Amino acid sequence: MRAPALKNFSIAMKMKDLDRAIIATSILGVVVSTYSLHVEMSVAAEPEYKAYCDLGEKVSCSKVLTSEYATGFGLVAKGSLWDIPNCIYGIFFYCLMVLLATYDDLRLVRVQFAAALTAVLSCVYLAYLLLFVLHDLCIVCLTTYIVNAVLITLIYKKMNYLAKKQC
Ligand SMILES: C/C(=C\C[C@@]12O[C@]1(C)C(=O)c1ccccc1C2=O)CCC[C@H](C)CCC[C@H](C)CCCC(C)C
Repeated sequence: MRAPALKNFSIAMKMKDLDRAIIATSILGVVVSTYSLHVEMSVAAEPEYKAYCDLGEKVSCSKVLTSEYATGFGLVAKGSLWDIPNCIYGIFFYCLMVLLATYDDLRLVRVQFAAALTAVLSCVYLAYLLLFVLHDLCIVCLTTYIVNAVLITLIYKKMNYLAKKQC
């Protein structure tokens, strides 16, 4: 058993690294969501627009981003207040993750974990739509699934470290 002071120090070190990793991953999420929103708006403005993530007939992000599922997750009533692009939900979500990563409070980290879990679950649903309904490979979408998987792992680790520190 290490001296308590040393143990607290190494926990603080690991937490700092975890916070940095959570922020870096979330910023990647903001970047990918913003690029997706850019593609979505560009295709709406000119249907001829060809995005970098349009690699083929079955590997097309613009087809996915202009589908009926691209706003309000395809669940919100069309034309309602919440019928905004999924990408905008993504940008808000990842900004919230950056904000919450700046706190070292166990209760807040639990809130953050719950939010990240909601995002992972919505990604499972979106991945199902992508592969089994739209039959498409959308690279920016797949990237956000990976970002969310990494994010929840990091937040889970941070939650465990904080719980350890408390006792
Ligand atoms: C680019 C992005 C997601 C990709 C995509 O959604 C896109 C663009 C889309 O049009 C689409 C169409 C058809 C099938 C799949 C897809 C997608 O794959 C960003 C969301 C990221 C994240 C999954 C959002 C999570 C929002 C939660 C609602 C957060 C809740 C948290 C609150 C409790 C605070």
